[in-house]
Amino acid sequence: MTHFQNILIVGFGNMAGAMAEGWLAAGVPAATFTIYHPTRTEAPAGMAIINDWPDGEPFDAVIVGVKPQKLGDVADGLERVVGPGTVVISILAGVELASLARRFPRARGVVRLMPNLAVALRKSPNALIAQGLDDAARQTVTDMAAMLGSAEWLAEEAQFDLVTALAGSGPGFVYRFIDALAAGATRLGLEHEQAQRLAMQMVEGAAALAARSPDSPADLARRVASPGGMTQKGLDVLDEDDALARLLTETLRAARDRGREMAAAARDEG
Ligand SMILES: NC(=O)C1=CN([C@@H]2O[C@H](COP(=O)(O)OP(=O)(O)OC[C@H]3O[C@@H](n4cnc5c(N)ncnc54)[C@H](O)[C@@H]3O)[C@@H](O)[C@H]2O)C=CC1
Ligand SMILES: O=C(O)[C@@H]1CCC=N1
Repeated sequence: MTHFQNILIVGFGNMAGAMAEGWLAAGVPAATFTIYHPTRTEAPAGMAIINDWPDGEPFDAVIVGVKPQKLGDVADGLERVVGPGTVVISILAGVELASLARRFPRARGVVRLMPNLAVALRKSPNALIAQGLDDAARQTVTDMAAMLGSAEWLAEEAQFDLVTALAGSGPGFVYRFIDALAAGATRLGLEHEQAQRLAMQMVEGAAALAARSPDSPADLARRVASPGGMTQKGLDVLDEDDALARLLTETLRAARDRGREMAAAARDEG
């Protein structure tokens, strides 16, 4: 698998830090990465850190990992180091390719990559969409995304906010589900920490099993539910009036629509 040789990370926070962790685990050398931060002076072992924008265009890729609302703070400085040999990879929710291309007009191409925090374990689905990317750069981007889990190119950018809600925000929703299971069990009489432990291990095992199984989640659920047994009674509650499916549709809709609002704000900004 190929990777870019000289990567600048602007916004080395939770998400970009987790990506770097995944790439290091995949064998990308730490010396590949330079972090830009206006004041920070410490970087993980082997990585460089800079507090000023360098002269020239020394990077073949830039990961933009600041909060979407902070893009304006770094865009002008960053634009000076993004030349025709630099691929811009943004992980920002709700900032469209057109906004990125306008900010970085000389780039080799602009990419939106939507990961989740499981990149650290190299188990994140990574949605991708790009503009102006040549085949070689596209292959390198695909390889680098695949190192963090999977590379999932989207047919249309219009799908990006929904995919972000599902695959990027998704872990947050799953964590709520785990908490709700534990809280329910606590209300019904289990000791809280034990309930959390059981809920956590159950979800970990169930997800691993589903990921490995050729059967659909619906089939797996049927296999858990013995006829006339306990599981079916519980599933009946989730399924009544499509309660869980409707709740999750609304959850995804709310997250997706926030992405659309953020995209509109980023469009207006610059
Ligand atoms: N947290 C998550 O699960 C996911 C986050 N994202 C995206 O990742 C981006 C970052 O999110 P988090 O990592 O959660 O936030 P964070 O707050 O942990 O990271 C942002 C980083 O940017 C740094 N920063 C702030 N101003 C800067 C400047 N002027 N120059 C350089 N660095 C600067 C901060 O010190 C911080 O380390 C967001 O745009 C978000 O949409 C995408 C997918 C999932
Ligand atoms: O909450 C957010 O906006 C970002 C996008 C996906 C996960 N975190």
